[in-house]
Amino acid sequence: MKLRGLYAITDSQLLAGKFLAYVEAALDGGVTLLQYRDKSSDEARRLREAEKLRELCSRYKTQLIINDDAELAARLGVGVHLGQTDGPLTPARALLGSKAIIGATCHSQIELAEQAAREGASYVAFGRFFNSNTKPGAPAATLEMLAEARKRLHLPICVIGGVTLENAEPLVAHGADLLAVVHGLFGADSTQEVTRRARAFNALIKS
Ligand SMILES: Cc1ncc(COP(=O)(O)OP(=O)(O)O)c(N)n1
Ligand SMILES: Cc1ncsc1CCOP(=O)(O)O
Ligand SMILES: [Mg+2]
Repeated sequence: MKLRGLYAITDSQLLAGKFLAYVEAALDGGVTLLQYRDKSSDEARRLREAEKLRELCSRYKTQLIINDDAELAARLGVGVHLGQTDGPLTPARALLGSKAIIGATCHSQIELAEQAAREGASYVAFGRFFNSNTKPGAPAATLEMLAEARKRLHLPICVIGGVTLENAEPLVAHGADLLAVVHGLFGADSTQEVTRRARAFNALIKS
């Protein structure tokens, strides 16, 4: 499957009280990858929510990715996204198998992406490209770096950090395959607006 389109990422605070309704609204609009991102240490809740998302994703034929936690991903039989301090890629690939989607955070460093490719990543993620409410301290990346990465890498490229419908177009023009979005999607004030935004992101990247 070609990894291209909207990559929706959940946020436990932002989605409090409307978690499944907003996720389903996004899936309804079309989501290529859905990442379950919960930075709490409540393992029981993480398992419960991830299981619900797996069920929802299978209904919408969307691939579920677990942030940070290769063990939980293995338990559920889904993909994982690993940052530079979330454990090495090679054992994660061995654990999850050759078909699993495994993503790697590369900040703004093409060398990290080349290494991730050698270690079996399915896609590489660069960012943050804009100011991010969700992760304000994430290292900054530029469009020039993205264009260079596009020339040098053969894996799908994901972009993240403050991505919105208003600013996503240049990212696509400079080589992005996956638009990873938290606030720009789930910061909407209704489920209808989440679905509308998901459709609009897809129109941007798939046209
Ligand atoms: C698609 C995507 N890209 C980057 C990240 C950031 O991962 P990481 O640097 O490990 O930071 P946390 O998200 O774990 O706080 C991501 N989660 N997803
Ligand atoms: C997890 C992460 N890594 C870099 S920026 C970011 C947050 C993305 O969230 P938002 O789309 O709200 O900026
Ligand atoms: Mg992480």
